[in-house]
Amino acid sequence: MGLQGQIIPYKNGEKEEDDDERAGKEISPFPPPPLHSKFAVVGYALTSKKIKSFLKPKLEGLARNKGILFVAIDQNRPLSDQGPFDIVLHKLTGKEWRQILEDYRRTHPEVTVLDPPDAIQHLHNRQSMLQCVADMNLSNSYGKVGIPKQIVIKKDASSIPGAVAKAGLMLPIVAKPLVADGSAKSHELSLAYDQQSLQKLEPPLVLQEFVNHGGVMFKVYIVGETIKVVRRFSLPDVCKRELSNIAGVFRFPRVSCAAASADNADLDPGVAELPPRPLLEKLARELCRRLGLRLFNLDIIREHGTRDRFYVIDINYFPGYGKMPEYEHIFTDFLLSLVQNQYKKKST
Ligand SMILES: O=P(O)(O)O[C@H]1[C@H](O)[C@@H](OP(=O)(O)O)[C@H](OP(=O)(O)O)[C@@H](OP(=O)(O)O)[C@H]1O
Ligand SMILES: Nc1ncnc2c1ncn2[C@@H]1O[C@H](COP(=O)(O)OP(=O)(O)O)[C@@H](O)[C@H]1O
Ligand SMILES: [Mg+2]
Ligand SMILES: [Mg+2]
Repeated sequence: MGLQGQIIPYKNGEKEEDDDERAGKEISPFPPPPLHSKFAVVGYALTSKKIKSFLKPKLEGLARNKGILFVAIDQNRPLSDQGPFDIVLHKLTGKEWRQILEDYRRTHPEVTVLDPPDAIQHLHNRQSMLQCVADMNLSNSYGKVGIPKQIVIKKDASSIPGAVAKAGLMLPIVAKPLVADGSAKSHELSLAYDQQSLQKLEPPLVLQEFVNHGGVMFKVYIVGETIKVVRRFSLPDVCKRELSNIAGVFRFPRVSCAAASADNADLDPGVAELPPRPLLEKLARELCRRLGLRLFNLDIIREHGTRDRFYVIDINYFPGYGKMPEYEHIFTDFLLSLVQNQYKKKST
């Protein structure tokens, strides 16, 4: 079983006594375990971009203080020859890596894989990504959460105007690549102001009704059971006069990235007010369960003119946590909770 059997869970950096110590300070006849055996080991397989933005010295230092070590996985060696790990944290694409991880999960059921590849795959398609939210049909005293009306166009751009008319999609329409795999191409979005122009688009696509939301969106970061909300600038509203005067399809840039923070902007309170926390907590909890994921964020907009009508427009796996306030504490506490749950399972 390797280190897992010897892991002594740390609570906020303090070593908890194990049974032997509790039983009256018996001195073990064996030499003290090597340092690393007192640590939980997190093997990580991330791109260099993600390592740079996420695995910063402050995170590693805080993790070490809490008894957690990050160890890079060598993608050129068999995963089973490495470790042993308590947790495998990853964000790599490709069928080969998914297969390696699925095989590893079968032979190492005691290791927590963050997150299962097939669950992540669910978010790589902009139709299946939002289906869970649509199925949930979340509505309570705090508000209602849905998804904008949308259709999928797999091929044949010439069929788009007819399909849009048949589905009753209202203009303007946001056109998004069906595949959302983190590639630059998957972020190439367009806004269409008339139906005929839609024929210029390149399927496969999701065509989603544009919802006016006051030019501000909410990025809801989820790390296990913890959520953190930030405001980002977004596309501006489209008024009816504008819609009647403009025709065509226009590509737009990544308007809501980290540089577009709206947290300190002087905004209309009706637009800037964060969605009710109890609503977000219920949404996040339900999505964790339905998607089988613990590390993702939600892009949420409030329909302009309403107080509590919200739409989820995007879900990202393992997003830019490095830009989430207090992410080092939140993330290391989350990893610690996983290790302590593993320890409790082994002790029962
Ligand atoms: O798809 P959208 O909604 O744009 O969400 C993106 C993706 O999650 C990006 O990850 P990826 O490029 O892997 O898809 C992430 O970049 P990083 O993970 O590099 O930070 C962005 O972080 P922010 O730039 O903080 O928004 C986040 O906004
Ligand atoms: N249905 C929509 N209504 C209004 N604005 C939208 C809609 N869909 C996307 N947007 C705008 O486009 C931006 C990017 O869309 P998103 O679906 O999050 O794609 P990406 O995965 O590239 O971030 C959003 O942050 C928002 O500003
Ligand atoms: Mg987004
Ligand atoms: Mg996205």
